[in-house]
Amino acid sequence: MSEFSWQRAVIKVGSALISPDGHQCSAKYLLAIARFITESREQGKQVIIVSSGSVAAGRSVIAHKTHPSIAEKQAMAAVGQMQMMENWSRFFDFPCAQVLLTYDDFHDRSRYVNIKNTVRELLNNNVLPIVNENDTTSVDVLKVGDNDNLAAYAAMVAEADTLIICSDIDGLYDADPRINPQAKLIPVVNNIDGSIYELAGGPGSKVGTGGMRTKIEAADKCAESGIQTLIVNGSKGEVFDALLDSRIPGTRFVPAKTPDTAKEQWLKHTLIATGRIEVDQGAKKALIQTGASLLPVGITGVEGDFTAGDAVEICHNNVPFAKGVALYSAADLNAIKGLYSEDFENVIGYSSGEAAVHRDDLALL
Ligand SMILES: Nc1ncnc2c1ncn2[C@@H]1O[C@H](COP(=O)(O)OP(=O)(O)O)[C@@H](O)[C@H]1O
Ligand SMILES: N[C@@H](CCC(=O)OP(=O)(O)O)C(=O)O
Repeated sequence: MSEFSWQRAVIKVGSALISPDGHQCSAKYLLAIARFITESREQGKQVIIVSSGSVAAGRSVIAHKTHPSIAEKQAMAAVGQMQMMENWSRFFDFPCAQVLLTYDDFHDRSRYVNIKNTVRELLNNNVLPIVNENDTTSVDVLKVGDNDNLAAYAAMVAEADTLIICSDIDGLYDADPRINPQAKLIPVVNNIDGSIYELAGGPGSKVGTGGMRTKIEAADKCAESGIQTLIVNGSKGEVFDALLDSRIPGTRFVPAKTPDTAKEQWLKHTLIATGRIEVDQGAKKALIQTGASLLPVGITGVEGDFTAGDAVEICHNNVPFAKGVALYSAADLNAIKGLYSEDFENVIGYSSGEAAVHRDDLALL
């Protein structure tokens, strides 16, 4: 078992632990997790919970056919969220705070900063934040969609050093152990590449959402941001004894040595690009080697229908190498590509400055 240390952790608890029978909230596995959280806090550590289970917890209250509709699931989440919060709070004699977030909250820079400030204030006041996706308002494209990735965003926004994903399996195996009983546990992952993603299968229970793939995605985001991720089996009490003893009874994903800044994390992981800008070799070199802003003179093509303020991928030979916030719309960039700033007024009737994407709003991939 490898050793680890941490100071501020996001602990993600999956639906399989909140609602093991799949249709109501259970306390069965929460006692050991709650004890771990309480003892960690007594050691001066800070914890944020990301808890799934609202849909499963509310399932028995909302009438539905075998496959509930989106509205039925949202109604289940609205009911189940109350039960899930109640279930957690009875284990703690300090206050808990409900934090319901959507993808849009992470995507919008000012909302992102507001989440950061709120979480900091809650932690400063010894309150335990309990985060879930706001399932009632978020559907499909507006959703993070799974709580593993939500937990990674939460870890970034909270500036945590550790993400602990508690699932119903001991960690990452070299194959889905429910399908292949010979599968072996992988204790440490130093580098998350395609071969690691290939190991991942889907969810193991009726209530799980993303399976191992979304856990690897979460670990990948966190690693780039300098955050270590552990996947452990939250249904085994002894796992938490080991964690309290600084041992890892599961899989540890080692974080990058030169992590991204907070702004780079936000640009890379939470913004969805709505367009693509193709640039020439000189512009690519300037962005990568000298840390320059992207100027329209180096742009050779524009794809998509974005407006100023939208995120775009910056590509050379169609391969994305950076992401940033465009200062001009797609139509205007198309008109001024290949030109210097003195020509912008003549061509589009205004100028928002010489850069198409400013260095401060650009991250290399
Ligand atoms: N390579 C793998 N290693 C471990 N578990 C895997 C793997 N591939 C798929 N799984 C499945 O992922 C499941 C955990 O994901 P999921 O059901 O979404 O749980 P949670 O509700 O905790 O998010 C496990 O029960 C297991 O069946
Ligand atoms: N927001 C949903 C979370 C769904 C989800 O990601 O579940 P899981 O794969 O168990 O973490 C809920 O509370 O039911």
